[in-house]
Amino acid sequence: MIEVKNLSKRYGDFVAVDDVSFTCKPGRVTGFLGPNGAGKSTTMRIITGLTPAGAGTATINGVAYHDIPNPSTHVGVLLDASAQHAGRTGAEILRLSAMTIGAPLSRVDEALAMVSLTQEEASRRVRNYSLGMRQRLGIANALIGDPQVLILDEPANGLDPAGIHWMRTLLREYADRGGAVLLSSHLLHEIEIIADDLVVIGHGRIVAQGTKEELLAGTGAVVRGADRNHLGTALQASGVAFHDRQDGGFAVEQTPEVVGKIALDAGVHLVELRGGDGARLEEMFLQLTQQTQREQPSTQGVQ
Ligand SMILES: Nc1ncnc2c1ncn2[C@@H]1O[C@H](COP(=O)(O)OP(=O)(O)OP(=O)(O)O)[C@@H](O)[C@H]1O
Repeated sequence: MIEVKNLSKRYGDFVAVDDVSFTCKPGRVTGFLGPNGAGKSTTMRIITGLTPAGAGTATINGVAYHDIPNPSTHVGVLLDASAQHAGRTGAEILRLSAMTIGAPLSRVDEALAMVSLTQEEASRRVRNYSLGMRQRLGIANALIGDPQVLILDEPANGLDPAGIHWMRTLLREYADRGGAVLLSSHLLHEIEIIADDLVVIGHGRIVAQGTKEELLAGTGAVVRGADRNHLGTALQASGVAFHDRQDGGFAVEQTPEVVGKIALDAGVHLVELRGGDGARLEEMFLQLTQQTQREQPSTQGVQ
C-alpha cells in the first residue's frame, strides 16, 4: 500500500505539489490523473525517493522508499520508458536488473512472457524498439523483482487501443493477486478503462478522489422512455430538475432509483435507465486542462 500524506514540493516560488494526500490500496489500480504539469511525475518521484519532499511523507507499506532494503523486490517502478541503454537488448536489460537485485535469471523469461514480448523482440537492441515495446520492456523491468506495489508514470503512452486493453488485463490480474498499482495519465479516457480508483490533480492540488464509479457517476441519472413526451410530463410533474439529451432521453439530477420510481408511478415504459455518465468529471478535467494549456490551436491560414 502506498500512503501519501500532506506532500508538498516547491521549486523556488513555484509550488509543484501542494498538500497532496492519497492512498493506493492493495487489490486496486489507482489512476493518478491530471493535465500536463499538474504535479504527477513530481509526486511519483518523491514516492520513489528520487526527489526530496518539501513537506509531508510518502511511504510504501509503511516505509519510505529509501529505507526499503532491495526496493525493487517490493516496488516496481517505471518512470520513463525511454531511460534505457539504447545499445542493449531488452533481454540484456532484464538480465542485468535480475542480477542487480538478486532475482533468479528465470524471472527474465517470466517477465517477458508477462508483457508479451517475444524472445526475438527481446534479442533486438532497444534503439530499434517502438515506444509501445519500450513501455512493455519498462513494465517487465518493473515486474522482475516480483514486487507487491507497482508505480508507473504514463505507461499507456504510445500504446495502441489493443495495447491499452492488454495493459488493463495485466494490471487487473496483478491487482487481483493482491498488488497495489499507481499509474498516471493525462488522458481521462485512457485511465477510465484501466483504473479502479482515481486521484485527480491540477496545479499541484488534489481536486477529486474516489472510486471510478463514484467519480464517473457524479450525480444524476440518464433515462429514456418508449414515449418521450409521456416521460417528460412525468418528470415535470414530479418536480425534479432535468434536461434533454441529444439521444432523445433526459439527464435527471436525481438517482436512478428515484427516477425509476417516478416512471413506475406514472406508468411510463422505460427503455433505458442508468447512472449519470461522468459529464461532471469530464467537464472539471477539461477546465483543468484548459487552464494549463499554453498554446491554443491557431486557425490562421485556414480557409
Ligand atoms: N526540477 C524542477 N525544477 C523546476 N520546476 C520543476 C522541476 N520539476 C518539475 N517542475 C515543474 O513542476 C510542475 C509539475 O511537473 P510534473 O512533471 O510533476 O507534472 P506532470 O503532472 O507529471 O506533467 P506531465 O503530464 O506533463 O508529465 C511543472 O510546472 C514543472 O515544470
